[in-house]
Amino acid sequence: MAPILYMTLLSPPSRAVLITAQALGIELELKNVDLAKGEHRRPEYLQLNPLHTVPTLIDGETIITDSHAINAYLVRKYSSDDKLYPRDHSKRALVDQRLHFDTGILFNSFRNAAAPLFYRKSKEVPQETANQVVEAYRFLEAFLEKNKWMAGGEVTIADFSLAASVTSLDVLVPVDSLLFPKVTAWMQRFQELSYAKVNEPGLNDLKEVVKKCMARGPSPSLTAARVKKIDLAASSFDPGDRVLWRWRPFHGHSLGGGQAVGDPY
Ligand SMILES: N[C@@H](CCC(=O)N[C@@H](CS)C(=O)NCC(=O)O)C(=O)O
Repeated sequence: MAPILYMTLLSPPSRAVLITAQALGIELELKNVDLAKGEHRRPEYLQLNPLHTVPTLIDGETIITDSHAINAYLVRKYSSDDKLYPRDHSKRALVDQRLHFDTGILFNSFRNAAAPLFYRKSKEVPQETANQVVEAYRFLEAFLEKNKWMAGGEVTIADFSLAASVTSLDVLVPVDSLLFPKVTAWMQRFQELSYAKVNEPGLNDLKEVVKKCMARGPSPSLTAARVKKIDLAASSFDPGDRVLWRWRPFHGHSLGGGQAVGDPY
């Protein structure tokens, strides 16, 4: 039976897993999780993943709730060689370092940059957040100083996670090719990999969503009426008001309906 992947196409970590599966030629059963409907907070999903994040992989008895861990597992279990996640201790340490960088800094900066547009009616990424993103690009440029790929001379799962994050971040804070020529060339190299095409539908959806957010009329993040609704003492902030857009349904399985909840990030 094919491993099951709970995911949504707009999500960079979900797309990183799709890239890995595609690179390995593994078939996955995809189940769409509609974050805007709160499907990730439904009891049946929380049983699988108490962190209420996508992606989640189920492979028989094994449940994995982080894209980086999923990718490492898929290579170890399903690949005939270790190229994408080397067994060599030093090489693996470098790949792991990049994966942790994605979790702690790069993908995190995507969350920070996307949240004001998606959930706070902002038309743009706040300058301070954009600066943090540019700082993250600077680190990536340094990673590529001596290497063609993010963790050495060969493509690894580190490239998949970082590329899923950077191509998404690029929609919000474009990568300046003059400031970051190595990152630009690496993105180009990544996009030329045949299996990387699986990143594109979700990325195109993201571009559409961001375009709509940036095009909307000025709207203060907290109107007077809105402020009145926040009862700080009771912490009764209604997150439903923050849902500004809907994740587009994926042509796959879905967990079904659910109540809208707020910022999925
Ligand atoms: N470190 C996690 C991050 C996953 C993550 O934060 N996914 C977002 C979507 S891109 C999510 O599920 N957000 C919903 C939530 O946090 O409630 C991974 O790599 O899988």
